[in-house]
Amino acid sequence: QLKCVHRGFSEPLDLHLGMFLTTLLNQASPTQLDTFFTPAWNLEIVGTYAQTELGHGTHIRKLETTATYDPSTQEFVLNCPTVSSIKWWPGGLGKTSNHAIVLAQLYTLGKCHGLHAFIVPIRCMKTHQPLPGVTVGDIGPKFGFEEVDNGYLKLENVRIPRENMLMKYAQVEPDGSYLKPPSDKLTYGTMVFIRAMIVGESARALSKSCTIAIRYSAVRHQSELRPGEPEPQILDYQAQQYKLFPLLAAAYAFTFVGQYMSDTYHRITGHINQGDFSQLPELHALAAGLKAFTTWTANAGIEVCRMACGGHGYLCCSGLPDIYVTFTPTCTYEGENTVMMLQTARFLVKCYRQAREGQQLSGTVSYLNEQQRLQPQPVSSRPTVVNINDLASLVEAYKLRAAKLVEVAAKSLQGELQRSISQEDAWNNSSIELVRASDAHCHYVVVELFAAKLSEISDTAVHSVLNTLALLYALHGITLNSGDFLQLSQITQRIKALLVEIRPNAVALVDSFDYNDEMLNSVLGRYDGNVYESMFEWAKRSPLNRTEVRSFIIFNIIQKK
Ligand SMILES: CCCCCCC/C=C/C(=O)SCCNC(=O)CCNC(=O)[C@H](O)C(C)(C)COP(=O)(O)OP(=O)(O)OC[C@H]1O[C@@H](n2cnc3c(N)ncnc32)[C@H](O)[C@@H]1OP(=O)(O)O
Ligand SMILES: Cc1cc2nc3c(=O)[nH]c(=O)nc-3n(C[C@H](O)[C@H](O)[C@H](O)COP(=O)(O)OP(=O)(O)OC[C@H]3O[C@@H](n4cnc5c(N)ncnc54)[C@H](O)[C@@H]3O)c2cc1C
Repeated sequence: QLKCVHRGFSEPLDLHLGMFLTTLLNQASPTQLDTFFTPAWNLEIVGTYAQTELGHGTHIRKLETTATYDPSTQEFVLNCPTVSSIKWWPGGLGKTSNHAIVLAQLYTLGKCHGLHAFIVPIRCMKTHQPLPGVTVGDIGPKFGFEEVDNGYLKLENVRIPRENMLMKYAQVEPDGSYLKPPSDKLTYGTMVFIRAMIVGESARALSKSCTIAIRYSAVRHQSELRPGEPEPQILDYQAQQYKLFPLLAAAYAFTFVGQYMSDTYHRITGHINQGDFSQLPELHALAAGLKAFTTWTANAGIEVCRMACGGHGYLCCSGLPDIYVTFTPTCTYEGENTVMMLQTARFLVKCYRQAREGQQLSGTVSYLNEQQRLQPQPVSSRPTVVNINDLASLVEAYKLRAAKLVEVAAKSLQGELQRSISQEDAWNNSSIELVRASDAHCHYVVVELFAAKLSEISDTAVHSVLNTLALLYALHGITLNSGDFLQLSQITQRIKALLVEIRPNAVALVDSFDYNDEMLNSVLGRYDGNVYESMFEWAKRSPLNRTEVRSFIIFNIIQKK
């Protein structure tokens, strides 16, 4: 309905507007939606939109911003109490938006009810200046993503009406009484949606990079394959094929996974909207794991494609540097990848224990039942034998590997707990196995979905070509993880012991490189560790904050009346 046209930005900020609207649809009550989307609510507001997910970083459950309900005025009072509670990163916040959907700890009648979402006006609709109590600006130059004005936001006693709390699931009554949501995980809903979307982004970024690199490799002639013959296309070199073709196979695989993830998201959220939350844990685990798995692979793959183009890959006009700097933050935002893999592991360990107790599992983890039934001896002791020409056999091998690594992770946890240390320390001491188990689970899901897609293809020629890609993807994955198809536990235990040994000396080891702050030029790597304050001062010096950036935001309100 609205088009934001920003002078000076290379791409419309619809992506963030989309997230804003998705969060509204996810978290606002039906009556609130009616309010928000009527002229009375001044549709232009949405035109300047806001950024969603104003968490700050990973540990959103403990974010410090508070929203305290004042029953005498029926308002919430929002505060960022410390320098580390300043909201950092939300896209569109630095210069553009007039409103933000802010996640804050809800306090009412003296009790904290955890994270809830609030719509907060941050800039005046007429002057576009920050409103009283609001300190907002751009966080400064970044590695890429320059078309987005990621910003910082500090709120000091900012008052908003009670109706600005998004109340689809939880409510605060005018007298301050709190009505709790059917599930406290629903606040996290939008993140699942974007993570599911990012899986498709991985496919797009990787397929674009493969297109550039493979086409160029057919044009580029270089060196001499046989003495006296003309220079061959570099695509004829086996080494070049080994770089690019597995990535081409992965691009196809992720395209199918992206479609599956989108369909699964919409199917399960349909159930959730009917009040059935039973599949939310699997949806979260799948979106978190596949987002991490596909972005890590695609991120590395884009760089392989760039380097496969030689010097010209380093030119901006190759398109590859821009694809890389725009794509690489997907490994961090919407849930840092390692943290996401640990979330998936949390779900897998829970399912493993249920399978051990004889519970019937469904969905992508049903193999854990299968492996329990197959043979009584530990999964991890079974050899993995594959028929290298049969995709079904390779799917079985990936399934067995995933079952093995989930069992290894669960047993590592169990072993730690038997040393009577806390659940949290046991979890931390098993993180390597937990991440590896999630990676193996996601890898199995990708191979399985590739095979499932093939079974839908009736055209023999298309089936034959895609089958070749599927075999290459699966076999290449085995070579990259051959250790997982062999016993590696002793090596892992030794690595973990080494990590513990290095930990107390890690900072001293980097200090001994003896770089001074000027040479490092990094607020994160400062010798004095004074990160947050210096990052805030650095951001305030950003060019976007220095002068009145005369970016005229021209709104085409398609519906003026
Ligand atoms: C292509 C589009 C690009 C657009 C541009 C992108 C711009 C970027 C935007 C952003 O980056 S927005 C900010 C994103 N921030 C995050 O993703 C924060 C990441 N952190 C978290 O999600 C959480 O802190 C955590 C890591 C999940 C941990 O949360 P918490 O401490 O509450 O969890 P646990 O104690 O581990 O588990 C609690 C319980 O809740 C379940 N759960 C957690 N998250 C979800 C979820 N999203 N959906 C459903 N359920 C969730 C979790 O499984 C646990 O369940 P049980 O095991 O206890 O049953
Ligand atoms: C380009 C870009 C755009 C962004 N846009 C937005 C936005 O629009 N809105 C928004 O709210 N945010 C946004 N963000 C912020 C983003 O959501 C966070 O950076 C991301 O969630 C990671 O959190 P963090 O920065 O706190 O990293 P940290 O969690 O501090 O990660 C640092 C390291 O600590 C490790 N670590 C952290 N916790 C654990 C754990 N429990 N176990 C093991 N290791 C752990 C991580 O694996 C990582 O290696 C954006 C970030 C970027 C880069």
